[in-house]
Amino acid sequence: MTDASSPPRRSLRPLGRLAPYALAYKGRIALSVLALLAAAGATLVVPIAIRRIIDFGFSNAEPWVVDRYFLSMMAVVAVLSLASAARYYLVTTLGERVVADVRAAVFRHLAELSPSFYDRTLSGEIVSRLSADTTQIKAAFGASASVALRNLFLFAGAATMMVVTSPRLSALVLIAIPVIVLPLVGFGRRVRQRGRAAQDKLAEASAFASEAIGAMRLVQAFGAQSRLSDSFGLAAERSYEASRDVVAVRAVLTAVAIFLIFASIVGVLWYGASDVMAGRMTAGTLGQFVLYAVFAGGALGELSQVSGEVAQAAGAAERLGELLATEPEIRAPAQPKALPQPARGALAFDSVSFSYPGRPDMPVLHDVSFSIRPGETVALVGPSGAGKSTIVHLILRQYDPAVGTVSLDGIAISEADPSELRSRMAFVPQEPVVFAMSARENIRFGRPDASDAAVEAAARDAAADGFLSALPDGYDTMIGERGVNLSGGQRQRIAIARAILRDAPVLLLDEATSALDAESETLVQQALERLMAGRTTVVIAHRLATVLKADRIVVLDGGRIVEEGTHAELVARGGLYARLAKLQFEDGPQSGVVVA
Ligand SMILES: Nc1ncnc2c1ncn2[C@@H]1O[C@H](COP(=O)(O)OP(=O)(O)OP(=O)(O)O)[C@@H](O)[C@H]1O
Repeated sequence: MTDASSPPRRSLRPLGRLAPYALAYKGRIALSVLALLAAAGATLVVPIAIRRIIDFGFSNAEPWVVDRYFLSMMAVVAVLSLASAARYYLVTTLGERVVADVRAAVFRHLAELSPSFYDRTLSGEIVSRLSADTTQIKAAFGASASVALRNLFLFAGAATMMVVTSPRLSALVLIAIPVIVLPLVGFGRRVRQRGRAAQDKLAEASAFASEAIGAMRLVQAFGAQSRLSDSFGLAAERSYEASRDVVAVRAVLTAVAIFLIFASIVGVLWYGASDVMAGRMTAGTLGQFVLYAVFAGGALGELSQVSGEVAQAAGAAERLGELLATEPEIRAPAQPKALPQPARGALAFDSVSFSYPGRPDMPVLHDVSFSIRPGETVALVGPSGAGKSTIVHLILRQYDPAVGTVSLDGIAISEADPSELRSRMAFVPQEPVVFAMSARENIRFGRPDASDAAVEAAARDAAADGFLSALPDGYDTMIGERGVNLSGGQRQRIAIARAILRDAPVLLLDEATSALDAESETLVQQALERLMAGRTTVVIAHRLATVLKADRIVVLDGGRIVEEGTHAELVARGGLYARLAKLQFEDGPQSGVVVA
């Protein structure tokens, strides 16, 4: 996302970016235009009928003539009402349709963006873009477009009819038009700029709120509610001020437009009245002309108001356009190399150096080389910040290293299709993520096409079957934020079941640091052992049991590999690992728990 302080562009072009979404519904657009034409046509007939009633109706002795005029007016009004309803329905639903499509497209795009994008963007801000900005666009594509088109047609029709009715009076009006239009253009530009500023402030406030809501337990634990509420109040206030500025400019715009338009009409009426008195024009014709002038003026007035809304939507579309234009940094190559079949699970790092895109000046890995044989279990050990998690990120190709290659089964992962690569990996994070879905769906996340029986078998292997079956609706119980809260150990077993179900040849495991009670610990440990069996496993190890069972331990310090070997070899060497082991694992092999 670009810097919020970048100068807002002064155009409606960002809305053009969304045109393809609307053009997907050409049939509906055509119907809307038909309804619009019918409604505008019916409106434009009314003044003619009124002139006829004034000029002939009242002077005619036959009452049936008057009846006929009024009856035909009734018919016109009926057409007007039906066509207006059709226009409203068609255009508004078009707006809703377009926005639903835009939201889906933006989310689809967001899901493809690389982790580095999420490193530098607040999630709440993205959510605001997805909801508030798209709502603004809905207004522009729906209601505003409907009003704008109706008034555009009405204006064109009424202006034409003005000329037909009285070219002389129309010439007079023509002089007034630049006086009306020029100030409106200037105001429109200001509304557009402030509209974007208001959306930015709103996104800031939303970002703040979503972060705070996500961490409310912590906030309350620190007794920081009122401090946080004050900060949010301030963010909301800034958002209000920005919106108020927009509305103020639009209010002035409305006043200026209405005054200019109707003052011109009154002036023309004045002039026309003298024509009627001098007998140069009938009263009916003046009446008809004035009605057309009121229609044209009213239409212009509404157009100026709508132009404000459209300008605001352009600001919103601009931000969404930026999101859509953000390219994922990790992409599949044009011609991806196929990974060998069947998968073996051989991993290798070859002289890999890396720094995170957000902090390019701080190298995190230096010239790291190691290889892991198929089926081997390698434990990564090292002090905090040594680069253990970074190695896992690079294996998953969440980032690309600046120098060196990471390869799977002999193919550089940057040359493979990332989705094929990741289908060969299962990842169990340190803090297991549980989605607000049923327990069954949570496990099936690992392999969407798995049968219910396979999900339950995975849960049994992960020692999760017991507590899941005991939930009110068993596997169909909602868990996570919207349902039953699970304990840390239960969440871990869900994450393990997910990985078991995925059945991938490479397992990436970030061991939980939080100590579980002895029973949970044993269950989780046994589940992990079943999961690791027969797979290439890279584990960020925090437990003695894990390092003891690992085929090899790779010790990292400051982004370099400093030692490699088994627990016994490394303890005998008396280096960094021996020191770490003494500190971290000193509870002795029998405890099997603890650390970090
Ligand atoms: N997304 C990121 N953007 C920028 N820097 C990062 C990012 N993630 C990690 N780092 C930095 O990279 C270094 C290595 O971090 P890493 O998470 O790999 O360490 P670790 O060995 O896993 O540590 P721990 O055991 O504490 O989890 C740290 O200095 C950290 O500040």
